[in-house]
Amino acid sequence: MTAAALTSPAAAARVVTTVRHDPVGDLLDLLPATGGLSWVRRGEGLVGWGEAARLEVSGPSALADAARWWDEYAAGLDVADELGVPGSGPVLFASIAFDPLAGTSVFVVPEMVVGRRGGAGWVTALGPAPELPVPVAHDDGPAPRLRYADGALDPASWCAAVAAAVTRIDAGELAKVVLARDLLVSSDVPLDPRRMLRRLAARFPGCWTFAVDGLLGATPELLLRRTGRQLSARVLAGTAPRGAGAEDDRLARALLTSAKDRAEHALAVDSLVQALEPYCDGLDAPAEPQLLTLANVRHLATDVVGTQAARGRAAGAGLLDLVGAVHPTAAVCGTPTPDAAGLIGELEGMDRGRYAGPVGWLDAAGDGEFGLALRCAELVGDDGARLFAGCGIVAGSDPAAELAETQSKFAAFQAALEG
Ligand SMILES: C=C(O[C@H]1C=CC=C(C(=O)O)[C@@H]1O)C(=O)O
Repeated sequence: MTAAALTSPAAAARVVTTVRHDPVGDLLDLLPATGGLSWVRRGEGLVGWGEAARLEVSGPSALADAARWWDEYAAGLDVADELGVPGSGPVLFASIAFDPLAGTSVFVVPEMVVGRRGGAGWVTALGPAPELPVPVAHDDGPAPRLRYADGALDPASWCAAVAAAVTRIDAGELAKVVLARDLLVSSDVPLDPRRMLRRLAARFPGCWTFAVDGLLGATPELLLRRTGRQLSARVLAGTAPRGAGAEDDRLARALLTSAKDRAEHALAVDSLVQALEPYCDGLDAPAEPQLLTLANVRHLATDVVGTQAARGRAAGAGLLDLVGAVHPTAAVCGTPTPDAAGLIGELEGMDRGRYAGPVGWLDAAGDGEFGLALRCAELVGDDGARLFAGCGIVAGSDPAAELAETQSKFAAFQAALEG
């Protein structure tokens, strides 16, 4: 059953105006203390705040319902947009549950959006004459004192779950499953989302720093971008820790030549390609993965590009349809998908919520970007958070090494929390 709760603005507020603003300054510095929305990479992207409209939805038709709701909402707007680029005009921010059937996905139309693309800045707001907001002065103050606690499974139980998954893989039940764990944190002072976002963006400039309805993170993985008929994705799977000096180079070479990591990676690429191909006139996935180097870990990465079909039913698919078709890839679920999803439910012992779900934005023209909500935390009240990290498990996976990988991945958000 689909449960939808939505709010819409009064009809009188339905004028939306985008005006050019150069320079717009640092996007993250514009965010208010709470309720900020973000999709920023290398200083470009979108930030927003205020809620002109909101949809919360779950069930088998959650994404179709959200697409229809956005189309109808956007069609009712009177838009003046002097830029006409992806992300200008009205925008919808979205954070979709890992399992959209069972979990709640959240869609927010902000009252105010500031964007930058190719160096050009703009402001979009409800009403006729948006003004560039004044950057919020920030004084980070002392680092919060944090206490960590195990989430659903303690480390030993999680390692036992990984070992059980390897046994099932060895028995031929499935080829890959992604198992995640959560870590709970509480702070002696209220956590400041803006501080965390600024720190994530500074440490992970090549990642997409996102915030939607209390889910914050910096993800290196682009599930799907749509610009006109051009589609692109960055698939990640296969991870190695960073080391110092020559050891770092050795770890990088070992990752690139690891049969286990390459097999894990290939399953993730195949899952995206197989799901996207029916919607494309052409799709290109290089045979060889690249290395993506982040401050805390290194990944095998493949950039996939395609052109959406110009004719037939596939031509009419919107970005949310495409996101629904490709999610969950084997980067966050496994292969075959139904078996992996079943095993996740059996072994993980937790509700993923919106972790590992699609997160991003779309505009009224149907362009947009969705990442996978990784390296992230869900804020709990004003002084708590739930951090998430997961690993692809394949034949030959070692539970202790996978546990260490989750620790390296947690470190991304921990560095943003700590002083
Ligand atoms: C599921 C996560 O990472 C995925 C993305 C990149 C590399 C992965 C890996 O090597 O296991 C995972 O598939 C996570 O960070 O929580």
